[in-house]
Amino acid sequence: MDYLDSLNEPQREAVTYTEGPLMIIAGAGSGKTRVLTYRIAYLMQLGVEPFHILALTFTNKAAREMRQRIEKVVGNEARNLWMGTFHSVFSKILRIEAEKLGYTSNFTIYDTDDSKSLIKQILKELNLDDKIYKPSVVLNRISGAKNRLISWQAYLNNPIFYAEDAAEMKPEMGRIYKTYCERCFQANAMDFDDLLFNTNVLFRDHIDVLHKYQHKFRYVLIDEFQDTNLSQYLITKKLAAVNQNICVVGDDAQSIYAFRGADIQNILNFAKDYPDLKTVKLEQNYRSTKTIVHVANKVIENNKDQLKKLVWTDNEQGTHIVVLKAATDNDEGQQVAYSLFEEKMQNHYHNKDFAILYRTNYQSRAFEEALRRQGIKYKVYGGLSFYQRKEIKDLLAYLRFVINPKDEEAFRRIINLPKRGIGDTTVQKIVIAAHENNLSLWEVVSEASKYLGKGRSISPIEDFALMIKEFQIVVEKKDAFEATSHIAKGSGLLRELFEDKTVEGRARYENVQELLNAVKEFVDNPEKEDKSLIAFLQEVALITTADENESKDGDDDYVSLMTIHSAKGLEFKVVYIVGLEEDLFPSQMMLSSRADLEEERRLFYVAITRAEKKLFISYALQRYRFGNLRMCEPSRFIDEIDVQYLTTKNNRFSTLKGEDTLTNFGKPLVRKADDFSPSKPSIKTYPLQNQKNPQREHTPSANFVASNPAKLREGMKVEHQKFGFGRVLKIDNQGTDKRATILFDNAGEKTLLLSFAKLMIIE
Ligand SMILES: Nc1ncnc2c1ncn2[C@@H]1O[C@H](COP(=O)(O)OP(=O)(O)OP(=O)(O)O)[C@@H](O)[C@H]1O
Ligand SMILES: [Mg+2]
Repeated sequence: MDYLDSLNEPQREAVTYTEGPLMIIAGAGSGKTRVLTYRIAYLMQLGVEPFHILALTFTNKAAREMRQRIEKVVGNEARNLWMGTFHSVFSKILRIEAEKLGYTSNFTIYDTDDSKSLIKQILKELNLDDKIYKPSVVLNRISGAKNRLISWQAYLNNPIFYAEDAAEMKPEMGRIYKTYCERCFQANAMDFDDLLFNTNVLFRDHIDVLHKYQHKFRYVLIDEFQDTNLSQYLITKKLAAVNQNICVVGDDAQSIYAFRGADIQNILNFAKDYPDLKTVKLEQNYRSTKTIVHVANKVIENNKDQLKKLVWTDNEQGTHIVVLKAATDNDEGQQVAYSLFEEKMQNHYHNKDFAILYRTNYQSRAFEEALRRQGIKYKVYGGLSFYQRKEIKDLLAYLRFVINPKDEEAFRRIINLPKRGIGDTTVQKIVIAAHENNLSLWEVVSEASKYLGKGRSISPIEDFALMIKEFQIVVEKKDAFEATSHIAKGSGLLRELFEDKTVEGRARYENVQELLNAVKEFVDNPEKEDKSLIAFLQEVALITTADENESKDGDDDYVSLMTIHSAKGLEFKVVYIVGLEEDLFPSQMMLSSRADLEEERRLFYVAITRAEKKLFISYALQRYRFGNLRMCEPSRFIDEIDVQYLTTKNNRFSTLKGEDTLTNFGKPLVRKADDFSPSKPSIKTYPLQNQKNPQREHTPSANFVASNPAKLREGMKVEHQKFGFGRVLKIDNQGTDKRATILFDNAGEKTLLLSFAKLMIIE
């Protein structure tokens, strides 16, 4: 057990204290995840069978990494651990126990799109206005209720729950919730929240099943405990009730999912629920430099709601935090890419040592473009993911429907795809017939002539039904790969994409081929015992954004671009936190209360603490948001960084007034009070309560050419919203007809009419 020597005293204590409840709430980078990993290895070496251990992580990726590390210590046996996200572990259990809840084991897992589409359908049927009942808002309410274990029956029976919706002029929310649940059930489908909700129901109503799993999971371990919601908490509480061998690790300062129902109270309740609780403190940070640890500590001190804890490190002092000040969002992209390249060269870092972290997904564009220009490989996590692309969802819908012919959302997607002459009116007829006869859509379709009469529209439906039945036979007999290829071809989907010779069409065709590759890989993987299509679909349904973009080509040296939320638990040598502007980070949506602002600050804390060696922070003075150029103000969070550890840096792209030049790179720079002028915000100017969103849609600034074409001269460097950076070659004509010929770095030569051009003068 050499690995015990690689742990400090409290870490070792936590690893070897195996019996009884244990809680470790400690700061970032203090080795919580490491403790959890070694604890599992230790248990196995003590002789605990892997299938008696349940380990819950926040992403599948984290589970995979943990399993690999444990494998290094205990060998292949680690494969038999029950390890994964709450959703993946409990969906497996639900498949085994589905019949107890009235589902069958081939139930579909609805993703957010499916749920929204079903809600839209229900709104239409109930004749409700989707402007008042916005589908995404309705889904949030339903999700919130489920995560607090409020069933639709409870919701309808208790004014405490519906009063708020009623006050917001949404009195029908309960009816929508009820119908939504009924329709999911009829479709033999569960949404993400159902996976947890139904597990709770299963353990509540079937004591024998609960007993079975209580005895199965003798040891329960949870990473990132601060982000569990009530539903998750109760599941683990029930499972651990007999053996009481539950170990949770987390950091209240990193709780960033309150908006999804995560509840910091779980940490406080834990001590109450387990009077014999042992707590271990970890205070030494092994990840980051002294500078980074200090800065992170100072930032989080601004939060009132936090458990006091000490974090220190023995690591080197490290370099200052560098602030990059950019003129525009594109300039920010360039500065970051340029700085990243410089760091890489100076320190012999690899691409994979870098991460660019942002508040929201759409911010990735400017960095992608700039990195591409620099020839630096990168991967974007999240955003519109592979599995959310239309052509992929279409094929997956076929697979889902063949496996679970009650799946209404899949049915609606594929019934007339590729076009087979089954129009909306016919689909509506099918829906009505199904409702009237209390049948699923598939039951109507598979006996079309019986329920729909013998009109002309019948024959394509009968063909469709025959095709699906044939697919079902193939799925029974073949593995996931053969079945998927057969369905891709047999449905006509592949042919339709193949025949589309446009660039987009070809890309779509290649995407479908890529999906087939993924299925092949799944089938060829010796670790997968079950090679059926059901098993494959189950995996796909539970892929989280942080799991995607795993390198398939074996080359994993790329810069990671991701939201801070998906960076949780990860670490990188150099981190860029970008877009540090008021209304962006902290996000405008999160400024209405102190609690929300504190959640944003925790997010900032998570971002800072991902960095090992060096941290950069950037912001832009102007940014296109929602199609408008807006002035930005530096984030209040920049002010919370201890100035003695701060350096500002500007490079050749910015020539705004009073700028520092490259020469003071690396030297500490004491910021003057108006350093971030023109209108540096102070916290006082932002009343947190009832703040009206300050409207920042400025008219174009002085530098913005469309408002002042007279300023533009030949030789000037400019930036265009679409074409990027360029230099003015020539100016012709006068007045409103004045035009400039510009040579853009990437878009080539263009002549633009200045009174319309979205141009900015850079220098
Ligand atoms: N005793 C130790 N000796 C050397 N390195 C350690 C030790 N403990 C932890 N580390 C290293 O420190 C880094 C942070 O550890 P880990 O990821 O487990 O921290 P964490 O508390 O889970 O952080 P986070 O809160 O961000 O999830 C890892 O690279 C880990 O290998
Ligand atoms: Mg961790």
